[in-house]
Amino acid sequence: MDSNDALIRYRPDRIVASITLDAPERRNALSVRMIGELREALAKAVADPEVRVIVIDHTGPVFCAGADLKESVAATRLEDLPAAHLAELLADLCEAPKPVVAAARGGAKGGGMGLLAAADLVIAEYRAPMAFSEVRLGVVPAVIAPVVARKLGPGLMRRLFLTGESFDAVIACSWGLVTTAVAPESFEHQQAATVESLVAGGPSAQAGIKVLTATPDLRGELRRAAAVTAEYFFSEEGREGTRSFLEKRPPSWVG
Ligand SMILES: CC(C)(COP(=O)([O-])OP(=O)([O-])OC[C@H]1O[C@@H](n2cnc3c(N)ncnc32)[C@H](O)[C@@H]1OP(=O)([O-])[O-])[C@@H](O)C(=O)NCCC(=O)NCCSC(=O)C[C@@](C)(O)CC(=O)[O-]
Repeated sequence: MDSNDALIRYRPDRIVASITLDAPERRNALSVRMIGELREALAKAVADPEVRVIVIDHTGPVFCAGADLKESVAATRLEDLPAAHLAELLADLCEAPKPVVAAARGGAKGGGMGLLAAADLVIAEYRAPMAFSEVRLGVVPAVIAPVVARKLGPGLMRRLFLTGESFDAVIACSWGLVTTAVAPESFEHQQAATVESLVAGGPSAQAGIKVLTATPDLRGELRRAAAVTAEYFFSEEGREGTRSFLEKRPPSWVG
């Protein structure tokens, strides 16, 4: 991490630690290595007694394009699948005893939506496009489902998961998935105001509130979900859907 080829940049600046997704050419797709670096940075921020708020932001036009599909299509074992590592990262984020803010100037898809859902607060540029696009790849969003369920009701979740339809941050805000949708010129101001409002609260109370509002056995649920997702990535349908994206062609579904 923080070496020249790092995929994540970690910048502790007294009370705020910024964790930046920094693989813009891959649209910040979550590879196993990138997820490892994210978990390492998060652990540092949690362990640093000065840090009160953790901000996850990004370089490039997209916040996060979800699981790395090149790695996903090549994987033959659960432990090589980015989604399995994402399960641990989402649990880490939800269990972190400090407030986590996601700052998305660009859009998110699939596992990237899981990162937004696992954050406590989300600031997004109002036009940022979002989608639970897994179904269009012939796979299921099992890993992100438990964290999305903390923000969306079952009917809406089922619709968005079944269709993979796109929506913008303003709509996501009306659903409670995004906390604040802002114009690009107001983004920095909004981010600073959000951090300020969090710092005004007591740190022990905030840690307590995160426990109070936690999903019981979330990590166990996420691990079981990773095994479900793996079945779909390893299936013919999942392989075809994933390959079709990488080969820039429509999928050819059978059955
Ligand atoms: C994000 C936009 C709209 C940007 O759209 P754009 O800005 O037009 O960029 P692009 O599509 O030209 O992509 C730029 C480069 O990034 C690559 N790229 C891009 N995304 C990925 C990816 N995920 N994995 C690997 N590579 C990726 C893409 O292949 C391309 O590589 P190049 O052709 O230059 O060599 C577009 O790239 C896109 O639609 N990407 C796919 C998004 C997607 O479907 N994500 C879902 C992944 S599956 C998942 O997350 C499963 C999970 C974890 O949720 C399961 C679970 O919950 O259980």
